[in-house]
Amino acid sequence: MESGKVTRIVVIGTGFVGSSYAYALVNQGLGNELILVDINQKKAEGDAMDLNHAVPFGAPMRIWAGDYADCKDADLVVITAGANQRPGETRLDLAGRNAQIFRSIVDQVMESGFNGLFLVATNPVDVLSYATWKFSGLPARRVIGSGTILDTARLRHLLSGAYRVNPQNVHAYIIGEHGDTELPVWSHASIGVRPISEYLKQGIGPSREELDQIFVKVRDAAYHIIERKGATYYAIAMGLARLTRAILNDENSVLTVSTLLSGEYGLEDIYIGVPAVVNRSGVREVVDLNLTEEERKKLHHSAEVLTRVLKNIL
Ligand SMILES: NC(=O)C1=CN([C@@H]2O[C@H](COP(=O)(O)OP(=O)(O)OC[C@H]3O[C@@H](n4cnc5c(N)ncnc54)[C@H](O)[C@@H]3O)[C@@H](O)[C@H]2O)C=CC1
Ligand SMILES: CC(=O)C(=O)O
Repeated sequence: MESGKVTRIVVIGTGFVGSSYAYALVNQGLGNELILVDINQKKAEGDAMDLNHAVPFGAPMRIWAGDYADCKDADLVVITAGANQRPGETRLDLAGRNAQIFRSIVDQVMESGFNGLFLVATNPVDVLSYATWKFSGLPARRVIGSGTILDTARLRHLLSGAYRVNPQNVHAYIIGEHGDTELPVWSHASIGVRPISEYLKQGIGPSREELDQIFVKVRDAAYHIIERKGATYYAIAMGLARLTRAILNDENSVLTVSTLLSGEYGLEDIYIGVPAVVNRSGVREVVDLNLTEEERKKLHHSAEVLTRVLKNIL
């Protein structure tokens, strides 16, 4: 058998999100070694067995339930471990509990000799991406949070319905905290090649008020899903797989990830969701948009809220 380059992905936390992401990887043939780690070893073993039985239907992949030593040769360690929100809880309510879990996880990953990229999805994702960067000592470009990729997908889905256009042709972004203070960047939103501001001027498609209602649905989507089925996982799993593809294929794709700002948007020393170019080295650069005054104020408010939480937990 010919031996090619092995790409190893370790998923830490095989709950709803981690196992859905692992399934997305198998389905999309991303990576050729997939290792599942969970404090609940039996769950990781069960998932590995189940996923291995899916491999004959897809691309070859080696999958096993492993431990932190397996991170040594990993290209990507994806953290989806920790508490999720109970109905009525905000993502920020999880900060203290999940930061403690992250201290032990990131320490153990680094002790293995890991030298790849971290991808973080656990909430509050901006806070925990920052914590992972601090705990690991890795360059910030190699610690990426899923940021507002999911919120951006939710916005594209709803705008796709409102304008009756394929979501692939909806270019609109949510930035800021992945949470209650996030904001839509209407000033840079377009449907196909036409800015939304032109549609508004011409009275085509949703009114300003209807766009505001669409944003509220995006912002509150997780609450509505959690109230109905206890957790959200399929969409974030696809989002994480999308990010994985951008990294492994060295795509230089623009995605709204949580990354360290060092002066962009007038902000520093904060992980927050912004459009950034993602490739094999991680975050190549932040796209520093020229926001309106109102958008900038909202982004700064979001950053202030995150900074307050960070000060409490680190
Ligand atoms: N960034 C995003 O857009 C999204 C983030 N999330 C977040 O993802 C996280 C996971 O959510 P779910 O999968 O629904 O939760 P879950 O409870 O189903 O899974 C969490 C898993 O983490 C494991 N775990 C806990 N402590 C651990 C440790 N110290 N080491 C290893 N494994 C450990 C648990 O055994 C469990 O299997 C939550 O924080 C949730 O809020 C969920 C959806 C979207
Ligand atoms: C749970 C969560 O963060 C989400 O679905 O957006």
